[in-house]
Amino acid sequence: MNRPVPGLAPLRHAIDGVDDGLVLLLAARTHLARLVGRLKAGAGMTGRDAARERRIRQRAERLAVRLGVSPEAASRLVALAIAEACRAQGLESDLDQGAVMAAGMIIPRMDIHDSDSTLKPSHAWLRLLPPPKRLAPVVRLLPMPVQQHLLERAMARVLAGPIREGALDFMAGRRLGIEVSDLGLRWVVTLEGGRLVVVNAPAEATVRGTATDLLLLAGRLEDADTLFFQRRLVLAGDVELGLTARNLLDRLPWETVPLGLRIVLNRGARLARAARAAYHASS
Ligand SMILES: C=C(O[C@@H]1C=C(C(=O)O)C=C[C@H]1O)C(=O)O
Repeated sequence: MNRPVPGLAPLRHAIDGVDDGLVLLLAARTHLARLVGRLKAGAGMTGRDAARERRIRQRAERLAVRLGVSPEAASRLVALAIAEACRAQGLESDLDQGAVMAAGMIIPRMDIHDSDSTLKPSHAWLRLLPPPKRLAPVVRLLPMPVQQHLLERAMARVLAGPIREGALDFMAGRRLGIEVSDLGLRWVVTLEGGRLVVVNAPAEATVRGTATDLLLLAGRLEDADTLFFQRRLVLAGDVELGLTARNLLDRLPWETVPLGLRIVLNRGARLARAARAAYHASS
């Protein structure tokens, strides 16, 4: 038998009270959402409002940072509340992967990619493509200066518009790490003289993801919000810098990327996604 720990019972009682409060607040929020649902239906508005939902999650994240709790936890918490609000309004709520994961029903990675129709029998040959982690030793053979040059050129192309508009000014003198987990590659970038350059210094914050997920992001087949939410992209280090970078990724003006490059990225990302699905299906 455990001996009673002095002070434990009243603290646990207080936690029970907070939990009751959470459920009460959920009920109040759901009630308000139902009222909003009626107003929207009366005005002929249908469906979910992704932009509003994103703003709600970002607000919760900012508040969490100020309060010293995990912004991810806060984001998941409001995503759950939103999913419940949508269910109460008779809107689709099962698309909300983040909320479903937060509820503990982790969706196997395959389901996410299976819904993609790119994996047809005619694509069975894709199985023969090696997964990125098998390519890692080959990619690492590229000397660092060559890797740096390629990355700097790619960033200059993709981000030319946002850099011109000053959207990356927050990166001046800040060091952001980019880590391709399955390739074992890692770079630290900063903004210097209006250009993103790779530097040899420790990162203040790092964005980490697999080669395929980063390509899906760059090719616009997945949005940053979804990838972060499903923890396929992960932030580490300085939270404010990381969140600013994440919000930028979310709002990248894709239309400023040259059309040819957009097509290449899009095709490459589709191929990588189909190859991953084929690889998973065969293993
Ligand atoms: C309640 C609304 O409907 C949905 C639910 C939301 C919520 O729970 O906060 C936000 C946006 C909509 O997808 C709304 O439009 O405000």
